[in-house]
Amino acid sequence: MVPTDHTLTSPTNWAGIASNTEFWSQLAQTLLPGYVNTCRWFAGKARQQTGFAAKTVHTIPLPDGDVAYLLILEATYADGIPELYQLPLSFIADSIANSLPFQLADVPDKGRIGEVALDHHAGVLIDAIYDERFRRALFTNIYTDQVLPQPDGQLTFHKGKGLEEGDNMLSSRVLPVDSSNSAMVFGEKYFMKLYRKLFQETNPEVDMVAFLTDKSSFDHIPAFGGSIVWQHPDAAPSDGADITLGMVQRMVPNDKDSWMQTGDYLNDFLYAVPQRLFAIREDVFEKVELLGKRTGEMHCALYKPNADADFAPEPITDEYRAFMIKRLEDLLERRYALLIDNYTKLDPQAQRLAWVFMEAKEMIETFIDDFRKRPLGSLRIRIHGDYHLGQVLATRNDFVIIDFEGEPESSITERKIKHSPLKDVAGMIRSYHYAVSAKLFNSSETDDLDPEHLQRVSDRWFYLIRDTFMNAYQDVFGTPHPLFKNNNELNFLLLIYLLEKAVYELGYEISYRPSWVKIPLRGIIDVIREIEKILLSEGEIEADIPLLQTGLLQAKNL
Ligand SMILES: Nc1ncnc2c1ncn2[C@@H]1O[C@H](COP(=O)(O)OP(=O)(O)O)[C@@H](O)[C@H]1O
Ligand SMILES: O=P(O)(O)O[C@H]1O[C@H](CO)[C@@H](O[C@H]2O[C@H](CO)[C@@H](O)[C@H](O)[C@H]2O)[C@H](O)[C@H]1O
Repeated sequence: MVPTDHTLTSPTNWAGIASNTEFWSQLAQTLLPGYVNTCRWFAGKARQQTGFAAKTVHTIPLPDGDVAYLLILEATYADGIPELYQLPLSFIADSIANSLPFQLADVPDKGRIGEVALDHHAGVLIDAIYDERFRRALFTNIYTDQVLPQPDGQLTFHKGKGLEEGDNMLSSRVLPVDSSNSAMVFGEKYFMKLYRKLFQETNPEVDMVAFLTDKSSFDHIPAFGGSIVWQHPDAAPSDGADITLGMVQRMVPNDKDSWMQTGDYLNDFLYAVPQRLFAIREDVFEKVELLGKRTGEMHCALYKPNADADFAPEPITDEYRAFMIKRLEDLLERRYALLIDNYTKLDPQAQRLAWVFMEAKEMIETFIDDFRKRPLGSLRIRIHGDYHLGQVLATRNDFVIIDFEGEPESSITERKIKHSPLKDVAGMIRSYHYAVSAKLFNSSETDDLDPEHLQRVSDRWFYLIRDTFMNAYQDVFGTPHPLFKNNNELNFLLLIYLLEKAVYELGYEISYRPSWVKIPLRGIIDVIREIEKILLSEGEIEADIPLLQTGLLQAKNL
């Protein structure tokens, strides 16, 4: 089998190709590297790749007798551990293209992998999510609790409580969102997520959604409809042998997510700014309060003193402090290096903000060091982990929280670590800061306004909204509560997580949206100002530690 420029060929037909290792090896070396690097879900684009290999191939029979395959693809890198990705494949031979229940022409370019000729049949290899037969097969297998034995273990399809009787023949479509995973919709009633990057364990999202559905009455998440799991033959149960490949939830009818909804509210605010009006409608506060309340309720539902070890609350131990300090130090080191490498690409304003951040290095270190020794009696629980406005769907009068998978950069072990729920709170507070900053600083309506004035207006909106969210959140718990020992601890922990999040975001923006770098930089500086206040009030700053150059900030219109 010799691949030509455009076509990968094999004498084996599609139905028998699963065991043709040479075909998979050729595919992984020829068509896939180029294709995978165009996919939004592939997280290795910025790393130095050393190759791809077909790790295993699972067979999924299709309703018409044809088959699709779930290819488990390994990506290796010059540095760091390899990653596993899931790539579902369908072969559409030219001869069958007209008899399919979908139009090949409707498969978008991002779903077309390349031309293949198998057993003298020419055709195209596509990502099987665009093949209606494959979507139906997945859904039916879940609906009927199928187990499909495979040469490398078995695929177990599990039907969850959220699937209703009589819903086994629903039409389906691919949801046109470009994100880290793939989403499909069935009968506009169920949402199926196919995970792309795989972990050698149950995906934290399935853990979290199953816990909230089964062990709590919190119903502001979509009900759990089932999962697809690859069970390895050779791993001991303690190795976490189950690899989650997909999950079904109830589809939430929604107009938009809360990021878009907040953006709409901010439009009214933005249009008033040039007229020197400070205008926030009452219903904006009501929405923010409601989100604070739902967030508090989610954390109450996750706080179960009698839960088993995976979910039981834990104290802030020395081990946890060491983990967080290392994470913060690593993040800071990597971000300072990124800023230095990219400094000349930043615009002058971003460069000045970057300087302020760099000059505050010592103060930040003093603050982090405080985390090592400060007595802390608050508890930690499993949390959402990547909580921001884009993770909250806005229904007509309420909110539904989605995407419990954790931060894309973190390892699976890190994603399951228990934190103070204030880490989620910090995520949402940062998100409000993002929303107002993006709106005010990236809109033509404010082009002629004095940046200093704009910053003051933006800060005012942010502080009001932040406090509204926080008050509603804290009201859910009442005080004292084991999750928050007292207000001092709450403020301290919140600042730690705000710092962590803003520093994380700085890296995210440099890599993905360089023109937004100023937003997390402003966020970091905002946090540094708060840190400075705490350190000053506690006499922690000594004369030789430079204070934040707030004068510099004023003078340079940041
Ligand atoms: N249960 C659901 N009902 C309706 N839409 C959903 C549901 N879950 C997710 N979505 C939509 O799909 C998008 C991607 O989902 P998300 O869980 O954030 O995936 P990813 O893990 O790829 O980031 C969301 O932004 C939202 O628009
Ligand atoms: O893809 P995910 O949703 O898991 O999260 C990643 O992408 C987010 C951007 O889509 C990023 O969020 C940052 O930008 C948001 C606005 O687009 C803002 O609301 C968030 O506060 C901000 O963190 C997120 O950090 C990243 O992990």
